[in-house]
Amino acid sequence: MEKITPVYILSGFLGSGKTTLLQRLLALWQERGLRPAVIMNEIGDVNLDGLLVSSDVPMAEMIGGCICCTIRGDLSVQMAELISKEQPDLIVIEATGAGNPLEIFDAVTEVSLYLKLDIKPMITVVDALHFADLYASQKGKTYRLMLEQIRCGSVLVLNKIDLLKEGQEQEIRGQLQKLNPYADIISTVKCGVNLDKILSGVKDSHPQNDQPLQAAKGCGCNDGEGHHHCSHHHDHDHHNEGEQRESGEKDAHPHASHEHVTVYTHYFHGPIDSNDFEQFIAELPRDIYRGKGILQFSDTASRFLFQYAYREADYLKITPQGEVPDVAVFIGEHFDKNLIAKRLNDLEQRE
Ligand SMILES: Nc1nc2c(ncn2[C@@H]2O[C@H](COP(=O)(O)OP(=O)(O)OP(=O)(O)O)[C@@H](O)[C@H]2O)c(=O)[nH]1
Repeated sequence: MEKITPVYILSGFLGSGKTTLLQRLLALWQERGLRPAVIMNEIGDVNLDGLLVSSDVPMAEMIGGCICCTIRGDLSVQMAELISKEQPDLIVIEATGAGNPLEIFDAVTEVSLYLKLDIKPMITVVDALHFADLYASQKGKTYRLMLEQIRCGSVLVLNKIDLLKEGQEQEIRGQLQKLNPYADIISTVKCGVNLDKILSGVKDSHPQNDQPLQAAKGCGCNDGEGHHHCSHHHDHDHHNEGEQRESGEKDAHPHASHEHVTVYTHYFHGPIDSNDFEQFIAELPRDIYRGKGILQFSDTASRFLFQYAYREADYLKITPQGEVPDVAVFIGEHFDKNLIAKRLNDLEQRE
């Protein structure tokens, strides 16, 4: 009988800790003798998170768009290829932080019409500090997207609690529980938790595992079975009315596009000074949520993977396999790309 492949979907806002969780889950599955495979979706033009995944894990990279809208049509091709070539025991999809979770469910359920998949309920990683700030203001597209991700999660990994003030964690847990009373909430630092706690929260979505899922109508919400408790609220100015699915199929339910999300990719011509770069990062406009890149500094010997997520920067020495350019990607809402380009060009010229 054709094998049924379990599919785990990791959702969560930009920089919340999805790749950190992915690395831990992969290590656990491998330790248990399983062969996981990964589909990594990046809204930017380069996949730097892929460098953090061990080279013995089969991986399909879907870059330059989101599987919930612009490159949705490629998902079935990538999944079919992974399954036939690699025969993994399970697949994990790391969604882009800008992805609308309902649409991601919908995209994956659509694939399950062609392939035998057991789609597990969603794991949503929540950046504790970012959530606390957005919850206080309760407005903006980012807040609404984060709410959707929270409502669609069967397990909420409340990550980065090390950045909270005393007492704040309990308050946030209460807010999350109100927003999604069905989910298990697990507080973590760097997603460091007994992973079985997370996986046991991802209860089986389908009692009859030998049946492929039927694609949900309209959105990926599967409320009929009581498993995916996403809200049906849709942010209509976030939708591009009349937009066509990549598969070419005209859809009564228009799909989300991320036109409010701006991505800027900068390729460096040479090394830059590390202090100047840190200064540049410290002065990044607030509407940039996420930055990552590979850099060669003029005052250090090795190359660094830099990560910037919600006002926190991180640098990790790295020796990438194969040819990887010096590059930085910035993701945010309507920020001035020219300004970022100019500042980075100025840094390069100083060298
Ligand atoms: N302080 C703190 N930093 C964390 C924690 N977890 C992850 N980080 C850092 O946050 C940054 C982003 O983490 P990732 O795991 O790459 O986040 P992501 O959700 O995969 O990011 P995107 O794929 O770009 O959306 C990295 O620099 C991590 O080291 C945490 O619990 N506390």
